[in-house]
Amino acid sequence: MEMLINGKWVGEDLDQRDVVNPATGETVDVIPVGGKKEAKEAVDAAYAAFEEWSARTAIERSEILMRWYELIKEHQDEIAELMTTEQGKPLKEAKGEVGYANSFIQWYAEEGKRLYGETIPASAPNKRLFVQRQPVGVIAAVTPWNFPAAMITRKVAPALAVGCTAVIKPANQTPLTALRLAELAVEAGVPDGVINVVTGNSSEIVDAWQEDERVRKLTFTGSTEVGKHLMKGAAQTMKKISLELGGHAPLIVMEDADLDVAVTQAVASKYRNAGQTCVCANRLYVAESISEEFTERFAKAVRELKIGNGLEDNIDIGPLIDEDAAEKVNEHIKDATSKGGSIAAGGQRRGGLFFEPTVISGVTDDMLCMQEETFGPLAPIATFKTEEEAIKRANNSPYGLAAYVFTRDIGKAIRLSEKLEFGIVGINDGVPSVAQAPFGGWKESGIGREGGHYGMDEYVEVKYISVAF
Ligand SMILES: NC(=O)C1=CN([C@@H]2O[C@H](COP(=O)(O)OP(=O)(O)OC[C@H]3O[C@@H](n4cnc5c(N)ncnc54)[C@H](OP(=O)(O)O)[C@@H]3O)[C@@H](O)[C@H]2O)C=CC1
Ligand SMILES: O=C(O)CCCC(=O)O
Repeated sequence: MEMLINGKWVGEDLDQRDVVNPATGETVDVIPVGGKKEAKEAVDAAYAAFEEWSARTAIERSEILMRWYELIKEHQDEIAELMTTEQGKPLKEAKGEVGYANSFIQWYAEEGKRLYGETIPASAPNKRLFVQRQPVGVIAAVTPWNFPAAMITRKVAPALAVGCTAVIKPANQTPLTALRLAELAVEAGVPDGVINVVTGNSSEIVDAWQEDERVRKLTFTGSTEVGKHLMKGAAQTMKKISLELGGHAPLIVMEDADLDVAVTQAVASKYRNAGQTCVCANRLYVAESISEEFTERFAKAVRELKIGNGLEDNIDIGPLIDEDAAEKVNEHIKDATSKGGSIAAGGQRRGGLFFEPTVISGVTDDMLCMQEETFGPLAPIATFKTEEEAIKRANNSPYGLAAYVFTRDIGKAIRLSEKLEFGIVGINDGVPSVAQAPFGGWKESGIGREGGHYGMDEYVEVKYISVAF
């Protein structure tokens, strides 16, 4: 597929790069390897389109976004299949992601109409003070491979709704879903230059955007390492930034938890997208008195998960994205078992990039899997004795994206949710993400929020106007 710059599909004449199906190793398609030149052309187009797009009424922009939403809904199955083919996640999850991605477009098509300002009482009788919220201008979105649709729409829908224009660099491993969404945006009537998608050499493309003062906002989802690098780069032209980075989510099961709920939700949280989600439960802390029963029931549920090519029926666990990802899971398992952890389910790599969903019990905090994100289908289970201990160990991490607590005691639920140093806390809920709520991390998990009215603030500048008469 070609890339989209200023409403035109371009790049056929450039070097091409394979997009590979991680389930089969087969090439699905090729994409152009764009660089500095294409990055600049995309900004030229987005900058030129900004004046007209931002001058439209919010209702006009909303109508176009709603047409985009309808088209994605119509093509949901086809987009999901494309996503599974390039990313590997089971088709049912891919369909779920297309619906989730589309919910951001629908929600921001509405919310864009409510970009309210403010009047402030003045200090003099002949003055009036107003506050307006205006679009920042051109925004650059850099997105990862794990959610090829939702990470685009969660950024681009609020940006477009308030009048910004966008240049997007999707992950090279999963660009086809992004390009298909852009194609439907054009069909929906998004004007030339308002959405541009550039594929190719990531650092060259993004460096060009970083140096370009016309790009006023950088929004990124991906690793903390790249996020830190981009934060430094954005300082060159003092761009606004949002960073959605790594997580290392603790999932705490208290003694009084409803174990049916805890097991089902822990499986949903941990094994979604084969564990390749930044809000996936990454370390389980279970009250000592119930740990045996929980581990037995959890491991039984995990053994029932079906591994395979996501396009086949009833698959729960698809392949990992690449060799490095599979190797990291292997390394974490080896490290945990060498330090005394016991495998309660799975533990083996199958052929290709498939890895058995794995549970390890008897885990201690010195193991690698308790210190860094596995980003794969491994659930390490540690035990704790007191509530204070669970909170302390959960907070003992540079990451602060999501945390989960299972308890039937409302007092404990409130205490824990207030003491956990995380941007998202799921109480008896392993899958809390929705379009209308703020998603984002504390500490090294990032800066800024996506989703809800918070997500819209990331794309506006506040202007204070003082009128004397
Ligand atoms: N928070 C999250 O949701 C995610 C977290 N991760 C974490 O990161 C680990 C590594 O995954 P990975 O895919 O390598 O994540 P990266 O952070 O490397 O990639 C995310 C995006 O950033 C781009 N990118 C990479 N390097 C640069 C650079 N120097 N300048 C500009 N853009 C860049 C990538 O482009 P391209 O791929 O085209 O090179 C991709 O579009 C995972 O194992 C996981 O721990 C990964 C993905 C999502
Ligand atoms: O950053 C991620 O890993 C994708 C977001 C998943 C979600 O929205 O729940």
